[in-house]
Amino acid sequence: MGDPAHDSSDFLTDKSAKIFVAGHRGLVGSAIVRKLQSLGFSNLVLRSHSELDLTRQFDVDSFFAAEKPRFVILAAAKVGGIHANNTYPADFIAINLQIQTNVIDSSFRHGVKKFLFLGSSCIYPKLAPQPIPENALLTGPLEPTNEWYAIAKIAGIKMCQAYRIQYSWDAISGMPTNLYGRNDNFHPENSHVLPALMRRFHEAKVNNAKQVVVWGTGSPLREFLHVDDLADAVVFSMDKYSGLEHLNVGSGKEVTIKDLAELVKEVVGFEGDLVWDTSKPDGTPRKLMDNSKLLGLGWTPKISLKDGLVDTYKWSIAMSNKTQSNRKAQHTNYRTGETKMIIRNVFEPEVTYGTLVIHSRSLNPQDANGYKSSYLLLGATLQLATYGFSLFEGAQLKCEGKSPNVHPGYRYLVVRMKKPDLSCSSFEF
Ligand SMILES: NC(=O)C1=CN([C@@H]2O[C@H](COP(=O)(O)OP(=O)(O)OC[C@H]3O[C@@H](n4cnc5c(N)ncnc54)[C@H](OP(=O)(O)O)[C@@H]3O)[C@@H](O)[C@H]2O)C=CC1
Ligand SMILES: C[C@H]1O[C@H](OP(=O)(O)OP(=O)(O)OC[C@H]2O[C@@H](n3cnc4c(=O)[nH]c(N)nc43)[C@H](O)[C@@H]2O)[C@@H](O)[C@@H](O)C1=O
Repeated sequence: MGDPAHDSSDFLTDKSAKIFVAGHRGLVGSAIVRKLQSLGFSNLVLRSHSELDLTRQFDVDSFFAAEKPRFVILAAAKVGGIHANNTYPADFIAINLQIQTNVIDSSFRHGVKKFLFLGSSCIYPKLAPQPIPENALLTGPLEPTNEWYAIAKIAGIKMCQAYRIQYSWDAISGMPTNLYGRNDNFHPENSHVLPALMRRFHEAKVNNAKQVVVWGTGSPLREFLHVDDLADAVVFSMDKYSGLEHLNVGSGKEVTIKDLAELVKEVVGFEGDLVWDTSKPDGTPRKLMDNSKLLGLGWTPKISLKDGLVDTYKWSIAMSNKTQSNRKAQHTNYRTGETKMIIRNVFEPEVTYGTLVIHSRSLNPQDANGYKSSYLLLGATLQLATYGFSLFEGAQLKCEGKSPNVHPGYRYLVVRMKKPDLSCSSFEF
């Protein structure tokens, strides 16, 4: 297990090796799963947040004892843009420290052969030299809007290094630049700049609005990488890299937020004006990463920002259309007593937590409490998962008795959901 690290693992040779991709429903995790599946990997272990809460040490350790994966890629984390980082510092430091500590330690103790941790470019000092080399870590003060998240990510890198030094365990870390693509978070306030702007421009276009508000001054520079390129780099690193130092993963190209906003406006087809809300923070002035170490190993990014944005916008529109057709289907089914679904539209408003009411014939009051009910409701929960819902952390499904306002014989339960759409107050099947 040398350093500097041209060691090759057998990652790509055995396509039946068991791989746990943590966070497989997120932007990054879903892209990694797509990449692994396209390469023929057939033994992926996947657990949604509601199936396995990675902040719970006992549950995480029991999962590893039972599954014993050979490889682990950690793409589960509390993630958000500048506003979310600035507003929920406790969540960003505590949840990330908990998830990564549990997953790293259990992976090591249950014999995982190789482990990959994902950090972020925000680990570097606010005024780091540009492009930022890996060895700029811990050489200066962090950007205040995301220092809590950055401290957790730095701890993750250091934990991987410590386990490598003490136990010769093959844990590596990748530091991606700002990412975007399919399955991104389109929340109006808590998301990153790209999905936020794509949504805002789209809504403005649909509503014939004259202006769109963009945060900050427009002068900060950011480097963007399409998430499919990131997934490619993750698989490449699992195969080709085994070293103590983390690896920067970036496109090598930067753009001002002003030029980015103009590009998103063009891709979406909004024809009005931009208005800058300078009461919102700019964050780090510039964070272009030096990606020469990874490029030197033989990896290259392939997707241009324009192509990536066009694909992401097409995907989000397809998701919206799917929502519309499901809404029609839902009405027909409702009258026949079959399935009724309301699913989230990526461009509709969301709330962080909300209540979802599920009506069903198959609810059994005897098995009303706890997660047992979620197995009874397997069909429903799977469908919910498909459309991006997840159970509120620690939520107990409760059978509430006879459904008051739907069909005779139906029962309903009230579930607190994470990220439901505001319009999603009812789900029937
Ligand atoms: N997006 C970006 O621009 C960048 C991301 N990264 C890193 O990439 C990684 C993935 O980020 P990204 O895909 O964008 O984030 P997302 O928010 O899209 O996905 C995060 C995933 O983690 C899961 N998760 C969160 N909390 C828990 C928990 N307690 N237990 C189990 N699962 C949980 C989420 O599940 P659920 O949705 O059900 O809560 C979701 O599947 C992170 O480490 C992030 O730091 C690095 C640089 C930039
Ligand atoms: C990946 C990285 O992501 C976060 O850092 P960030 O790079 O600052 O990410 P951001 O995408 O939120 O903002 C980029 C820039 O864009 C501007 N901006 C304009 N208008 C909107 C807007 O509408 N939403 C957002 N979010 N930003 C906007 C915004 O003011 C800023 O100048 C970290 O907290 C941390 O999580 C991290 O590691």
